[in-house]
Amino acid sequence: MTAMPDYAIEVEGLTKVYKGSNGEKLALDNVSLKIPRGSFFALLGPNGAGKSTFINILAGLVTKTSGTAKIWGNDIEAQMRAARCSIGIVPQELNLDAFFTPRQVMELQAGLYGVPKSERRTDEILAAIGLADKADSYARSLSGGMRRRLLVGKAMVHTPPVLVLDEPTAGVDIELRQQLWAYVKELNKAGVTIVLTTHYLEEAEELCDEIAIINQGNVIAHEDKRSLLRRIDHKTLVLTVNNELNAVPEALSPWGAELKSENQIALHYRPSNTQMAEILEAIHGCGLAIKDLSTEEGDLEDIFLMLTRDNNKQRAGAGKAA
Ligand SMILES: Nc1ncnc2c1ncn2[C@@H]1O[C@H](COP(=O)(O)OP(=O)(O)OP(=O)(O)O)[C@@H](O)[C@H]1O
Repeated sequence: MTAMPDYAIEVEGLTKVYKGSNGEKLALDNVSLKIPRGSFFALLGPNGAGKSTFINILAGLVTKTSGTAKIWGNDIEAQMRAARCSIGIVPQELNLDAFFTPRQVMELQAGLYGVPKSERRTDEILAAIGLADKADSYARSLSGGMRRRLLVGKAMVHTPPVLVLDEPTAGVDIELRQQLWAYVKELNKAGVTIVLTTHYLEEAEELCDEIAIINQGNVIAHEDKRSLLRRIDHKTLVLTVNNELNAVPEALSPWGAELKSENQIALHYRPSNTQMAEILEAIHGCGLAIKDLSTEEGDLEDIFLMLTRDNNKQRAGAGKAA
């Protein structure tokens, strides 16, 4: 029996330059990333950051310019077959043939991967993704959410140890999202490494245990979710006052005060360097009578915005200095 690798995906110095008629575009800039076996991993980044390029290189759809990538210990070039068999990819686009039924889609894919008939799990997978009763309906009659789940099933026909989902819930309604996640969570519990890209940061916050943030082709953070969230140093204080306001008092501007309604103000502060007494004193000094107050914690979205904003500033600064 071969030993299991420590890392489901191991990428070293991965670089991709697209060459086109408009010149060159550096989409991945010397990216090194190790995704531990068994993890539920989120790869986050703003539009155009390089996430799809990264995934498409792993899928064999885009050719890397330089660097190395291994899937389940198999180099994507030197051990291409083994690498491909180790990964299932759920693409962004709902690219299903309208005249195939879910059963046919699964059987065809199993055939492509050379899964012997006796080892196929078509019915089991269709049941797990909630499509047992649609097994023989044309794909064109399936809803967007059902098609998305069928793509997840299709990616699992060869029982890969690594499953990559590229924006899997875009346009999927909440209930179906929950169903999809329930299945993906089960897979993860059973040992499948899950790599997820998503624009819904709360989804990454809820599901994933490790997070990497990519910006303009660079990995700018890679941490355990908890330690990443610990970096958040941002809170919002929402005040309801008895006064009627038509503008924010000047004395509250140090906390980026915003008027939410005629008797509600939001203040933003960094808990690490702010004394609540100082804020309350300023409020009192403006003659405001507090009726109610609440605080809101920062979340992954705040940290994501902070890190990508800082990184963009640094890059702009470095560009000017050069
Ligand atoms: N085939 C291509 N030719 C030229 N440039 C490309 C090509 N594909 C992607 N790019 C560029 O490479 C950069 C990274 O694109 P990529 O699609 O990997 O980003 P992404 O993070 O997946 O974005 P999104 O979240 O919008 O899908 C972008 O600037 C994009 O315009």
